[in-house]
Amino acid sequence: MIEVRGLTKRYGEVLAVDELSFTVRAGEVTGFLGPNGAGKSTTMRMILGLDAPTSGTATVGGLPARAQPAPLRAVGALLDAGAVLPGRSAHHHLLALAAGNGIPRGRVAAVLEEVGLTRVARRAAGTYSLGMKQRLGIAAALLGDPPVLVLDEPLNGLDPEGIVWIRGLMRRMAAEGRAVMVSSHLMSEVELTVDHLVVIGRGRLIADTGMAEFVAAHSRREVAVRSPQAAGLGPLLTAAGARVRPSGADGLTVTGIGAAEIGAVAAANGVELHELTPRQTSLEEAFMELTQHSVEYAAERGETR
Ligand SMILES: Nc1ncnc2c1ncn2[C@@H]1O[C@H](COP(=O)(O)OP(=O)(O)OP(=O)(O)O)[C@@H](O)[C@H]1O
Repeated sequence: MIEVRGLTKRYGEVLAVDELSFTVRAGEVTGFLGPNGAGKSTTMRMILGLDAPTSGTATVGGLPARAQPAPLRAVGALLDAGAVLPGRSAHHHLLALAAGNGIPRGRVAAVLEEVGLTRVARRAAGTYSLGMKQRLGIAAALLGDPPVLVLDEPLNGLDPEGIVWIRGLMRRMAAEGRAVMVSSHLMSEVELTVDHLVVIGRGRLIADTGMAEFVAAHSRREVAVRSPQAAGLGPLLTAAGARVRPSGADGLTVTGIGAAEIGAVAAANGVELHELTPRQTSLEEAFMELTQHSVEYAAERGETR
């Protein structure tokens, strides 16, 4: 379990992380979301003990990362998948990590197998594709068989197969009872994978919620309607209990009643329809609405520099 309490980081004028408090629970994948520059990496680095907080605390299993007697056994991390000596093979990279952390050599073969790199384990890591480097980074994170995993943007730059693989791995790790924290700046990357969401903007907590609750609160059903008589149809739908927004010259966006009901109202009034499309608003839109203010702030801040 990761516990973050009142965590704050200031870099000179920039308040990168501002009084953040949240918990990453065992047995769950927690998505850590925020627009670029929101403070995700800084928060993760403090959780991992790579940066010191200005104030507040971050603990893993009850202890700050720097106080862990065996850090790699307490928490596995993927920060920058490119950070491997290019001349060193995956096998030797992992062996060196294991030796430096008192981890049995046998774990090396086990994690290479887990991430599917066994066949190329003797090749220099500099020749690996981004997806293979990402797998090697994950292998290093898993080496100490830690109960907590912290993954910073693990899907960045991966092809669809790599994305599916990492999503499956995160689910598997949570099912084994581990606490998994994964950052992203895209809701669509994590919405199918995470159990819990922590959203930040400008270093501050914006939302801390179960994924199911977030979906229930933010996914709206709406129907796109097009008709040459849109102007006349609007009030008829409103009278039937719908909320109606105009959309272009001959379009309406309708919520509150379904496509069948809209069709019935149109037919009963002799209104010709050219389109009647039910659709679900995306969670990406909800996420963007939620973080809009912090993005605008970031843009303004950039302009005045
Ligand atoms: N070492 C540093 N020195 C000064 N400012 C920093 C440093 N590290 C981060 N910052 C600033 O802190 C803020 C948060 O950055 P951070 O990298 O944590 O955000 P992020 O959410 O991870 O963004 P991204 O999605 O772009 O990686 C930004 O304004 C950034 O410029």
